[in-house]
Amino acid sequence: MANHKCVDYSLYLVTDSSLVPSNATLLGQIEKALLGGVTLVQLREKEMDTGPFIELGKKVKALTQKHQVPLIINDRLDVALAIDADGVHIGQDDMPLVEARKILGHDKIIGVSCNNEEEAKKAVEEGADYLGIGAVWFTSTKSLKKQPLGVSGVRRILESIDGYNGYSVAIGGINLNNAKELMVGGSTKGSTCTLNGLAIVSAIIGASDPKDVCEKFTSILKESTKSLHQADRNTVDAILTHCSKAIKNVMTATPMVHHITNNVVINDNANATLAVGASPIMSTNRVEMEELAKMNGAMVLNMGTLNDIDTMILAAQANNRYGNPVVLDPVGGGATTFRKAVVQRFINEARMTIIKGNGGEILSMANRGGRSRGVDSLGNVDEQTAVLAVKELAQKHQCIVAMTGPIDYVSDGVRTYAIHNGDPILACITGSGCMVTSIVACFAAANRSDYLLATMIGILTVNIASELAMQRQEVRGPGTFRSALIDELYNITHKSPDALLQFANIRYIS
Ligand SMILES: Cc1ncc(COP(=O)(O)OP(=O)(O)O)c(N)n1
Ligand SMILES: Cc1nc(C(=O)O)sc1CCOP(=O)(O)O
Repeated sequence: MANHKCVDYSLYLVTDSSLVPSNATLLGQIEKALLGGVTLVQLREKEMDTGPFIELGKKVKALTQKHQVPLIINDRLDVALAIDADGVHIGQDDMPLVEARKILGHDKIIGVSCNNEEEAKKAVEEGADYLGIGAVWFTSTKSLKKQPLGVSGVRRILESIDGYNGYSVAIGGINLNNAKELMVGGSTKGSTCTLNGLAIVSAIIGASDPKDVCEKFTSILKESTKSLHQADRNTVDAILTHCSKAIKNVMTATPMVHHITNNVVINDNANATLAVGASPIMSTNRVEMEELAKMNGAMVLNMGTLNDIDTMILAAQANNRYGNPVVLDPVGGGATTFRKAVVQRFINEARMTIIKGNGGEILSMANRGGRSRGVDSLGNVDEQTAVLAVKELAQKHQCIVAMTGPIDYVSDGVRTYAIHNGDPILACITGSGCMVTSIVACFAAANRSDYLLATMIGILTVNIASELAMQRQEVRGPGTFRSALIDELYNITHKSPDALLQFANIRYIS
């Protein structure tokens, strides 16, 4: 019998025999996963009759016992009792936790699925040993009744049960590309309640080499724990401390950043991307979207020139599948009814990691007004409105939202910052906002464990480059400034990353 206090929830395999590759067996996949470092197994068979389920359960139990790993049964208390499993996992539509506890007693583990704060609080009050929080992302393993939570949604649920002394795992759409982002971003340092592990179905059970995949997950989990201990992400100092490292990460990874951007800014965007050490590709041909997504570090979806909307969506979806951050720039998003509808399609049909727009665009998306003429924002936005807009939008779409303007506001729905850098001349060259989007994408590509941090550092880099460019003697107006800006992007990233630390003027709002 498992000692509940000692269960390691870090790499939690949830099975589904329908996903086992045709040349493998469920038991073989489980054994390989155990050899690769799985710390907990849940037998989840949605279609199996009771008799065969019990027979299978006995065989799986023999394996998990051999590897000294607890075995949980999904949904079926009768099967758990029959094979004396270590516990059950119950969903919101299954037997209530209180009833399950009466039957199983306190020596068995009971885990409960939670999709929102209310469900989590109730499960905690009723004595759940652990929570399965999900779905974090879209998954093809199960049809979801609600929109995925995203990393910030997981964090909000964890914050709502601060003080809980049980365990929490996240589930849904987790793979090797997004595991670190979730482990680091899903936990709040300072809160007593952090994510204890990842519950994974298809990425392990459907793998051709589950041992290798699990070893990789195990090393990601170790790295994530290290980063969590190193970073207190809620402080301005912490952001500044990460600037040099974030720049170095871009230079080392030289990530490919695929842009579908507008005709006006395409050349400047490509040059800016190169200047910070990333590699631009500006393809719009749908034939190669999938292949590019395999190689990409990030994707920019800039809707300034709307030629082939279906290809833009297809490209974003492909990048979603490969776990690449997708950065949406809703250029002119509020200007026409057509553009408003396109933004909605992007949001509904693909997952945006970061949304970066000007005041008019972000307010329009947040349904808080937002005036634009063409692609330009009109009128000043007061701080209270700006903060509410970025925060609400980030919560609604479980992503990072940045509103650029005289002061930039950035939020992940929980933490919101203001950035006071940037020379006003930025507004006098066309596409400076699009350039910010490109640079944010470069940082996001190479700094996947904290997209809020990546967004902040991307914006700071362009803003401080603009201030340094304006100090150059040869700069006499927007034309000379434009070239100097690219030079300073290069200088900051290649020669003096400490410039960010030296000149950053940022404020933590809440
Ligand atoms: C660890 C973990 N979390 C959530 C679930 C989902 O359980 P449930 O809501 O019962 O849905 P099904 O698994 O029955 O489809 C889980 N199984 N494990
Ligand atoms: C079984 C399950 N429960 C979910 C929830 O949201 O509660 S999501 C999910 C499927 C997870 O599969 P994969 O790792 O293949 O995405």
